[in-house]
Amino acid sequence: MRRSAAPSQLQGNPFKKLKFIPPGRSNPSPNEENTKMSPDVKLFEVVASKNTFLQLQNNPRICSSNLPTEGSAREINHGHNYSGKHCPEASVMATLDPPHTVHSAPKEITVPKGQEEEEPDSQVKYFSVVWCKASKKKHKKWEGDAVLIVKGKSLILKDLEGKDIGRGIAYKFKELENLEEGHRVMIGGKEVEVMGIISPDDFNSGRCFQLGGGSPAISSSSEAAKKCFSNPFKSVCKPSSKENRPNGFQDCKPRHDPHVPNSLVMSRPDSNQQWMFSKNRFPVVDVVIDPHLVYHLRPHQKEGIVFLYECVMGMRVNGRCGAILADEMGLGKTLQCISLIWTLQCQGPYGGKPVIKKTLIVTPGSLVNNWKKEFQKWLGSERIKIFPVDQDHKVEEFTKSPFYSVLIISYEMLLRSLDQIKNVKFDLLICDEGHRLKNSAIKTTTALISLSCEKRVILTGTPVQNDLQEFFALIDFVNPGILGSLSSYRKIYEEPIIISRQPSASEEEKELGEKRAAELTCLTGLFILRRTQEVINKYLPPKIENVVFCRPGPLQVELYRKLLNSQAVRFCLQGLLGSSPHLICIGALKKLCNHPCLLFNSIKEKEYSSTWDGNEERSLYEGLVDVFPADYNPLMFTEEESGKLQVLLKLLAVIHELRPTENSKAGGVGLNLIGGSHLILYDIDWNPATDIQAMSRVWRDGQKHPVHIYRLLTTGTIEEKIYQRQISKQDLSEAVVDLTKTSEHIQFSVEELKNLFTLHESSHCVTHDLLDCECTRDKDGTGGSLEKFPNSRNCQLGPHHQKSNSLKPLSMSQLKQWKHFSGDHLNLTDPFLERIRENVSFFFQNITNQSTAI
Ligand SMILES: Nc1ncnc2c1ncn2[C@@H]1O[C@H](COP(=O)(O)OP(=O)(O)OP(=O)(O)O)[C@@H](O)[C@H]1O
Ligand SMILES: [Mg+2]
Repeated sequence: MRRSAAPSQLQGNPFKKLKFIPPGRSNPSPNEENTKMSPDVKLFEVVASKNTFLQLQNNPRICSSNLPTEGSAREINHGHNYSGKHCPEASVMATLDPPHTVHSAPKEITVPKGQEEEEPDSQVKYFSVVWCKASKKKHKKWEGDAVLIVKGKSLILKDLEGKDIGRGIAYKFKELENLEEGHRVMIGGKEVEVMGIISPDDFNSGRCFQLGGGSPAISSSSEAAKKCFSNPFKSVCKPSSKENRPNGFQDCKPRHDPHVPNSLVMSRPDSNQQWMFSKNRFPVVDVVIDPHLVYHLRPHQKEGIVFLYECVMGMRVNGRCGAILADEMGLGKTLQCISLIWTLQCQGPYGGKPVIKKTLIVTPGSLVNNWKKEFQKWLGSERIKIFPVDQDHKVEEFTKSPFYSVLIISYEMLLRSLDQIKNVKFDLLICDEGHRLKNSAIKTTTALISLSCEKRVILTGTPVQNDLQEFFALIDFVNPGILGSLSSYRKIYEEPIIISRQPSASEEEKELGEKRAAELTCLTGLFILRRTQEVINKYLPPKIENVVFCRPGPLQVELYRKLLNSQAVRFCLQGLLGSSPHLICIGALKKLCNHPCLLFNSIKEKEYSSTWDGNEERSLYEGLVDVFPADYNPLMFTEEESGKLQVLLKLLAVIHELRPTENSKAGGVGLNLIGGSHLILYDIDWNPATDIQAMSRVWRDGQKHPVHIYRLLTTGTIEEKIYQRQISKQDLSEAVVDLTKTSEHIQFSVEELKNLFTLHESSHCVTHDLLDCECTRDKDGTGGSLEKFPNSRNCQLGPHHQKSNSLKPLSMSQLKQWKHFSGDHLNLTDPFLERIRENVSFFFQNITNQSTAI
């Protein structure tokens, strides 16, 4: 009896394809017949005739071809005249190679304890092995596959999930040095038999594990699938020539002519895919995107449609039909999906038969209507019958009617109507803003999985690789099991990658982590596509970004000073308080910057609250109420009390006056607010991604007007510090842009807190002071301040028409390139800035796409 491998473990695994033959077996098996054959060529033929070889040969591990150490791996793996690390015939041959696996009695290595032996500076070796509990039985009952690591005189045994299951030291170095196939060794109460050598490359990349734990069976012949995703559009098949078409083709013509110029024709399935997916052997028909849509598509969208098509048709990863389209915000993921749905619903490569009947689109509630509008915008209301679920349109109506083919529903409503939805067979599932599925345990994810729809597409504008566990959940959702179990994923990828990124990581750990990360990217890159804003910039109108430093009002300054002098802040700087008092202090300062009335409300709330338990908050607010006028009414607040509010009101007035038809609104994830062209960012967030989210609501495809963006900051206050933190972190690294990161996730040193809790009353702009800009230096270069120069000086360090390359947060060095000037500058050409200058101490301005014709 031996453990039989789970089917997932067998897939695409050259090691697992080795026929497992228990050593020392007495009864001859059919395999043994094979093993007796000689020469090797015959073995080869036997296997090939069973089609195994062909199948395997066509299943090279796509990414391995990109790895630099391929050559060396070949040598290590196949010392027996075979070449090709993943060369399947080599694997098969090795399996059937009689001397080692069947006929030769395995050599037993005795393990001497404590024997002193000179250990040379040996390299590490890796073996694929089988193991069982140590016993004297002649016929072993092998319990599992494992990986054996031999380092000098010590051994480590890892199961295929990457877990240590045995360790041993002080072996005879000589014996270990000569370890080879068929040898046995004892380790921690386990008996182990060597099945083959694993190359360092296969170990470092983690392939030796995940091959056993559910590696993707890579599509057999799709060229696109043989490399990491680069440009799927390049792989678009040329329409087949008329001569090549099979007989009877006349009966199933392509829906649109593939031969007309600019036609967008999908890849044809290869013979393997036809064999797998077309049971009835229909002739292959070109799938051609509706020219009506192609006319509007941007080049990146054409590529995206080809990518999605190949993924959901199982052409990129054999037998897997999932995809993640992670294009940056505003790149038209909706249109790409609509094109896919419309195509698959009317066409298919096998005899032209449509691939799908019903599609389920799950989206945040606020976007249900957006999807409806986009369908109408691109396909009109006649071509496709969509059913958006809202108050007046219940799911029941959809389930009872054969009329509709697309159900658009919010995540919340999906959970409520799951039982009804389960009664419908959906052929395609699209999850918009799908990063919310990053937790596999949440109800939404389990509900969607329960629908058992194979073709799954996640749409998201946020990068998906930031958190390795969330990444796993998303990958496992679209292509279940492709990375093995969560526990094996953690051992094989997450742990080594995280360890390698720690400052204390050794060179070895770094290398291992990098290799594992590269392998992971490679495996998943086949079905993840992300393009950045750059691809769309040229179609967008000018964007005028302004950072506006607003002078605080006198009441704000007085309250600010008082807050900084509070016991809470002082204790905070001495690190004397528990919990997170700095967060309370930061919150209070932020409120004050927005408007003193907000702080007043908080003070009063605490005062009247029966649970006056927050000591820190009490000490922070002590005496503050006395600074407000005795009759202060927070409902009757005035704009004079807040520098930013004054600027906001003036801005709204001038926008209304000069551009009465451009209405500014609030925005959220996935929304298109191209009706608005002025965006005012009033409240600063620690996370630059929040600003970018808002910005990309208005500056996106379809926008007809120049877009004006105003980031309002109160001069010299914590708002400037938060802004600086946003941009200075960018210089250090491409900091994680993740909407879930808030100030609670940020660690502050005492030095940083000191800086945060300082008010710079005399500066026009602390951010500018930090830039070490020429205009703050005197002629001798000995340093000076802006005040030494006439206020009208227009300082410009670099070209101000910077091309912003992507939706990445601004960096300090980029800001330095922006045009900047003090509020007292005389010749402000911008009519909007002109109107607010009185309350502004400093401006930064940058114009993108100034020359775009709109
Ligand atoms: N080819 C195109 N021509 C003109 N407008 C387009 C084109 N493609 C998309 N758009 C428009 O661009 C806007 C943004 O598209 P969409 O909402 O699909 O972006 P998205 O990629 O889903 O972004 P987000 O991540 O923010 O949801 C929409 O108003 C859409 O109609
Ligand atoms: Mg969207």
